[in-house]
Amino acid sequence: MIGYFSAEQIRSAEEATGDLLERGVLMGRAAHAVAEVVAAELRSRSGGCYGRSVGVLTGAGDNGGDALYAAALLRRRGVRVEAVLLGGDRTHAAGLESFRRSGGRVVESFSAGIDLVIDGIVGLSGKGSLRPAVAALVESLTAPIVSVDLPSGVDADTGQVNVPAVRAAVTVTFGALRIAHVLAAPQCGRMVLADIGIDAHEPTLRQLTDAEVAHLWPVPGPSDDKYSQGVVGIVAGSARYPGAGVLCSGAAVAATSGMVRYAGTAGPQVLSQYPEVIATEEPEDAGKVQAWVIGPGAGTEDTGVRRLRYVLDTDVPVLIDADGLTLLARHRELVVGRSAPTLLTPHAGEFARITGTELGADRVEAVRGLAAELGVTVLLKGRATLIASPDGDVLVNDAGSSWAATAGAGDVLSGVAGSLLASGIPAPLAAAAAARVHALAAIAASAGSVSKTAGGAPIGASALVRAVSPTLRVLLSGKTRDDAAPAGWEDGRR
Ligand SMILES: NC(=O)C1=CN([C@@H]2O[C@H](COP(=O)(O)OP(=O)(O)OC[C@H]3O[C@@H](n4cnc5c(N)ncnc54)[C@H](OP(=O)(O)O)[C@@H]3O)[C@@H](O)[C@H]2O)[C@@H](O)CC1
Ligand SMILES: [K+]
Repeated sequence: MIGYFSAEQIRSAEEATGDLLERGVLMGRAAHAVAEVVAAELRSRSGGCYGRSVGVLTGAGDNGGDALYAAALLRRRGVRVEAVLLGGDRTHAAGLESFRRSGGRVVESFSAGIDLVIDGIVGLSGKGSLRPAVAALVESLTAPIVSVDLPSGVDADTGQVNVPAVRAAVTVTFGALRIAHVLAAPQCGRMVLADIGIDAHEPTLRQLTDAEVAHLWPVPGPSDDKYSQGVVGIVAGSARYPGAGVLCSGAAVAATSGMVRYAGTAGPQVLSQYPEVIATEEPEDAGKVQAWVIGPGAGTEDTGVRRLRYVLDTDVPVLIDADGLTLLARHRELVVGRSAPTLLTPHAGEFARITGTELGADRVEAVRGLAAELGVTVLLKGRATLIASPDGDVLVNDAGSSWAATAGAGDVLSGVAGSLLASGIPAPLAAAAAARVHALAAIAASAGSVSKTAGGAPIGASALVRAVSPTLRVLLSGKTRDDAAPAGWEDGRR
């Protein structure tokens, strides 16, 4: 598990070190880490440190102190350093003294030809948009930026990017990752986590590692057959939108070795692509399933409500997506008090439809609130996908690319997650594992190869379905008996 912590949790962890904090040891360690990263960046970008020039932007807090101490350390390597003190006479006094003593210059604006900028404007205590003069300066920067702790202008706890915010090439943080590092990952650039001797526990957000996803992914054992691995029923697609049924069913076929049943009017189209699917028109006639997926392209007419009511009346896990969520927004009572898990997979618009209010800056609180209110698991789609359990636990997955922002990609996610639900994996873990594989498949499909990590060209959702199996092949090749299982999942298994 990778953990992400709130600003308050980080401060408590820092306070727990007592003496170290008082003596400025933590700040010294933080400054060393920043200086190391800046030196490495200068070497890789400009061929060395000596004679290169670095600009430092400081605010009125300790974030600026870190930056000034780091700049003083860089002077010892022959780096020319100059600082613009945006915090005026509230600039970190000891940091500034160290900076001046080292030979650093305080300037009104940076000289031409700066190789790199250190962003020490605000860190953990930054709130709201950058003040206008600071914002104008940030907008004018062209050199690569190394941010101290957080890119200034990004909220530590919500990841909200208050435009204009710093867009960092690298962000160096200390002790533990902050929530913003995953919710605003593109703004942070490459992340460096430096150990400064603090210990944070019980993160606010957790992300499954690839090894953990591999560990929980179902693979057939010697005594398994098509039924024992879970049968998923897909109620998706319609005469008007047959493609949603095809994509969702195809993804479910690719994700596990269990069986896929299809119920709806797009049966012929589904079967023409995936003859292994068993198709009927109505879920009542589909036969036994261990989980239902309902909604993608399924329509919002009365038949849709009847089908939704039917699947929610069963005692198996149900994933509701797309049109199913539109219907649910009108009939929220249908999910309350179910004996089996329910998983909702809205995007921001569908989320607003269900709650009746626009999604605000605090996505974590919003998704947690809806999960608790309805007693369901909620997966909120986005570049960083959030998954909240009814008990308040929140998992996250940073997609690492935006190639999956394409029509039909949501149908693919539903199919993958549904097949994991059918295999007996608890809803939050099924959702998180599906989101991870979906994201990796998007990168692989875009790059044209699972062995490449950087994306290449735009993709359609059909390419995403085709990439599921090759992605799993790579992911599962690293699967060993020793991979750590995510806490609690073994117990929850059917
Ligand atoms: N504690 C430790 O041991 C360690 C802490 N460490 C470091 O300390 C950092 C936290 O330091 P911090 O708490 O002093 O606050 P920080 O983030 O520098 O900014 C506060 C100032 O910014 C201002 N300001 C706020 N919003 C603004 C805006 N939008 N636009 C412009 N200005 C804005 C606000 O001004 P005010 O509102 O008061 O006018 C306030 O004065 C942390 O991120 C890490 O780098 C490391 O050394 C490791 C050890
Ligand atoms: K910063």
